[in-house]
Amino acid sequence: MPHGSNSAIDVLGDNSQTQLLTSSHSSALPPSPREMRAEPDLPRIQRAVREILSAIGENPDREGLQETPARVARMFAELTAGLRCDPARHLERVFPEQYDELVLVKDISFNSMCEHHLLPFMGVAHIGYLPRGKVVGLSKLARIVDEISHQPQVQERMTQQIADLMQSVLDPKGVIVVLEATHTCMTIRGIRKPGSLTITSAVRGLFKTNQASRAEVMSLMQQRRSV
Ligand SMILES: Nc1nc2c(ncn2[C@@H]2O[C@H](COP(=O)(O)OP(=O)(O)OP(=O)(O)O)[C@@H](O)[C@H]2O)c(=O)[nH]1
Ligand SMILES: [Zn+2]
Repeated sequence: MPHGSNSAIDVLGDNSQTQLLTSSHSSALPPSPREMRAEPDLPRIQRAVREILSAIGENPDREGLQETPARVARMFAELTAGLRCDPARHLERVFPEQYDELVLVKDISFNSMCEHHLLPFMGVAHIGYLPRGKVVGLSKLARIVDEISHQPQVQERMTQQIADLMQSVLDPKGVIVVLEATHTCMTIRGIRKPGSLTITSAVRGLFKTNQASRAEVMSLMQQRRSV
């Protein structure tokens, strides 16, 4: 997977609330969005959850907890469903259009799971692209965000995966993806900083070289909605 030199920026210009991320992760390659996975092993998850309940000193057989392992197994299957999909399929149906100006879909809500703690992080995605002779249905941008978010993730990788998928399948002149998210592993545990906001961006194609176009899109992304 191409890991371009994306920059992460404080789009809102509010450093007091923004954790600035400055480089992409350097760990082993992440799962490709196109890679398909086997169905989750629900009984195995149930056994593991039962084990955790016992390990924290709970009684997994008490009435309130009896169905918990099965519920948690179903929950993990749902929250990791993106591992078993190919989001590229959503970008295959295109409409030929001689529109080569900006398309920007803002405030696409998402929830994901931080791969370090398996806790949720949630926020909004903004996706802007410059079409090259064809456009894609607007809802498809939200569909790819949903699938890419529904797997153990880090925000930086998620941002890049959305941008790389758009660039490789749709072949637009340029793509910008910005994610704004709250990480519950930073708000409800550990350092406990409610209100902190993490912003990441990935820029591809023309937006990489054309600073004026990039600045224009970033400014549109920051504008509060009027409808
Ligand atoms: N870069 C990045 N870090 C993340 C993301 N989600 C969670 N983290 C961080 O992952 C780090 C894991 O750090 P570790 O020191 O291994 O784990 P830890 O002891 O639980 O860390 P603390 O959260 O500081 O208590 C933490 O700093 C989290 O804030 C993400 O999407 N991107
Ligand atoms: Zn975490």
